[in-house]
Amino acid sequence: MVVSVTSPATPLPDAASPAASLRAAKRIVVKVGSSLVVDQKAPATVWLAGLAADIAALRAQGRQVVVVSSGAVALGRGRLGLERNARLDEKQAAAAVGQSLLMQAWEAALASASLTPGQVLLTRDDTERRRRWLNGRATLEALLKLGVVPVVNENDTVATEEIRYGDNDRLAARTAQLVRADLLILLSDVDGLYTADPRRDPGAEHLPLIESLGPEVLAMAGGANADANVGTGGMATKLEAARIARSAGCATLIVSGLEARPLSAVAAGARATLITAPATPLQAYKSWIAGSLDQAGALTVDEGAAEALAGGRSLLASGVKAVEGRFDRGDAVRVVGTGGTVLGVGLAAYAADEMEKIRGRHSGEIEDLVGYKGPGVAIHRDDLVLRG
Ligand SMILES: Nc1ncnc2c1ncn2[C@@H]1O[C@H](COP(=O)(O)OP(=O)(O)O)[C@@H](O)[C@H]1O
Ligand SMILES: N[C@@H](CCC(=O)OP(=O)(O)O)C(=O)O
Repeated sequence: MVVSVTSPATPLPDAASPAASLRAAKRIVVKVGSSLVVDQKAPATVWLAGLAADIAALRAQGRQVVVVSSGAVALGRGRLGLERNARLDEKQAAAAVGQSLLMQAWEAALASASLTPGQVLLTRDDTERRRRWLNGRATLEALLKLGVVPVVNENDTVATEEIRYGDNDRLAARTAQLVRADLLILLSDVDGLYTADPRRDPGAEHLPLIESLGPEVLAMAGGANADANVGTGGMATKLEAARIARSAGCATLIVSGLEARPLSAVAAGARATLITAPATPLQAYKSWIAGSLDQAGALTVDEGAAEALAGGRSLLASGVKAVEGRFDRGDAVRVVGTGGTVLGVGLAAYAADEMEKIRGRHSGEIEDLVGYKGPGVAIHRDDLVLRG
């Protein structure tokens, strides 16, 4: 059964099945919940090693993988002997203890597949404030370039958003948005979305393909989740995660994590639910930049730079003639031609005071002028949207 409720998207024909979407993906975020990572208060080492082998297989095919892993609270609670219904601050303390146990488990699992993990702790602010967002993105890009498998969790010491609800699904979606992943895989204890909660309704039908997330689809999970235990995410948070990912041009796969090699199983045709995205991550990102209403300043560029931009290049500091306004790294700024015409909007790679220092100068001089080795361009071409 295919659900396509409002304005059907047109997925690439090759991306219309779970296995094909996995084959087509270049950058994948895999979210693993506590119930899979932790078994009887200890890390599920054998299962983690199986998943690590799957990740290694994807990477051998040239795909990049970011893991979002829960389990810190559950592991820490086990070590500290805390009850399941511990106070919020006690859960945060448990996360502080459990996070290092969690990373030890990932270190061992990934090492068995000759891979190296890198711990990344994020909060919602980190993915919403542009400057922190740019910093987070740069770190994750650097980790991926270095061949590391980033293992992301919420920074539970300073944020409680996910542990309050006991779910990392939205964090996984925001991570997918941050790294511009084209596929978000949510490993669950169920092999996808059904027309109703299959635990309660034996007649519930499995949905392999969702092409739009209208209220009819959300209601399938919402209703079932309403009478589920308070504090569990259920399918509602998975669909909320899929909505966030979708708006960032990232498709979502809801997959059973109960298999020993869950990603190999999907590649081999195991049942799962694919929620398609109507655009690519770069298209979605660019329309988000184009929609930035709060442009904090402007860069006036010379004619050579205007031509280079029209040819799809990044804006070099040497082509910037004037800097206007007060903006930070990552803020949206207007790009203006010598005649005063607005050529487009982009995210500044340097703050206004740095931009003032580097304007008109060669790229090789930038590091000395600002005092650190930064992006080296005024606006990167991926962060730039031209008008017209
Ligand atoms: N429409 C639905 N289709 C599938 N599962 C559903 C649906 N509605 C509620 N659920 C419940 O959601 C559960 C999965 O959510 P959750 O327990 O949060 O998973 P995880 O621990 O994998 O994050 C399923 O086991 C199922 O009982
Ligand atoms: N940051 C928390 C995640 C909260 C949580 O339990 O998430 P999940 O297992 O995805 O429902 C942890 O590591 O325990």
